[in-house]
Amino acid sequence: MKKVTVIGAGSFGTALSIVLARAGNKVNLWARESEIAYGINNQHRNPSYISDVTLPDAVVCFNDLEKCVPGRDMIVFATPSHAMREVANTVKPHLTGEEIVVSVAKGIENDTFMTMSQVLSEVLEGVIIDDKIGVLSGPSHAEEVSKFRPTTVVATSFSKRTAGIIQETFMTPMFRIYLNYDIIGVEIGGAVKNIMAIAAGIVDGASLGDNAKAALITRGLHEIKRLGMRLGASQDTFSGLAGVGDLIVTCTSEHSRNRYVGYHIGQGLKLDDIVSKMNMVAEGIRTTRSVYDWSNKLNVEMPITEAVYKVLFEEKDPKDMLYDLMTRNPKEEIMI
Ligand SMILES: NC(=O)C1=CN([C@@H]2O[C@H](COP(=O)(O)OP(=O)(O)OC[C@H]3O[C@@H](n4cnc5c(N)ncnc54)[C@H](O)[C@@H]3O)[C@@H](O)[C@H]2O)C=CC1
Ligand SMILES: O=C(CO)COP(=O)(O)O
Repeated sequence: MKKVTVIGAGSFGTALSIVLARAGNKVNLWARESEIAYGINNQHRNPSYISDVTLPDAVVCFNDLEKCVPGRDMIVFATPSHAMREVANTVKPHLTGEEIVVSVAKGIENDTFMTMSQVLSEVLEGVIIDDKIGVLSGPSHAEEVSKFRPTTVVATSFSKRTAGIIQETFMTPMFRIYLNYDIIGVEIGGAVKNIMAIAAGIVDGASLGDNAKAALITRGLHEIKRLGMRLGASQDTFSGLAGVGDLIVTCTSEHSRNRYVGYHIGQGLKLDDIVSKMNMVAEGIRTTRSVYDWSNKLNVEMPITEAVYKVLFEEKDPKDMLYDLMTRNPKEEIMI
């Protein structure tokens, strides 16, 4: 049994708290919103996210970092990626250096092009060594995880020991964890699939058909792999849970926030109108900006990312998106 604090009581932080409690740990959950802490502690429900799920007594929610971070074995960051740097900075003074720190966020920071473990490493430097930082990622929608639907993910870290501790801390019969030591590959897979899910949503929303969707997922995987391998990732990671596994679930699931955004764009709605009606984060929007800029800087060809960027930020007509992709120069299929 470990003492674990989950930072961020959105959908996924809440779902993982339930898993961690089911795995026998003592769980603190930090919520930015005091009404979430009140709802979880008094009604065993999160009033704002996955509110149909009952939380176990073993999850205690706090609104104050000072009360829930000191003296823990593991700190799990489940905030959106754009908030990771700010939140990690506020958590840092409460850490001793003994804790294992885990990111479950899927995004690439704008401008710095850092993955979330890299942001944690930079912010927590001087307190937490890199070998104590890990990542949990894979096909795992909170709506299903919280209801004990069978889910498999990967735990990764530069340290095999740390990855192993994450595996044993989270593992339950309905939440199976494999080890993978390719941290950059796992994080690129988890972040960039969100861009492909927006594209898949556009295909569905604009009724472009199943052939187009299959092509999008397949060529999307190729694109993720191309960026990942340029950054030193292992090709095999993209055939795994953090690669094709997460790509499939996010491009096809009714639960996907990123696919939802794409779907409504495909139906002709404006990005700002879609986002203003959502209370959950669609990470792929910001990550499209990061990856578009990053791929241009690295000279890595990412045509689907470029097409999504133009639809999201340059008001390109989504119906033209597929036409543009279809009429690119003829190519060989396998070119990394
Ligand atoms: N929802 C899911 O099924 C899954 C989500 N993830 C990842 O987990 C991360 C969190 O996602 P969700 O839980 O879905 O988000 P969410 O949209 O359900 O909730 C986000 C939470 O973060 C808080 N938050 C937002 N901005 C903040 C800030 N500046 N400072 C502090 N807290 C802030 C919100 O108050 C809220 O409690 C994302 O990176 C997402 O990609 C990963 C796997 C599955
Ligand atoms: O990462 C996820 C599932 O593994 C969540 O995807 P969405 O943010 O699109 O819902």
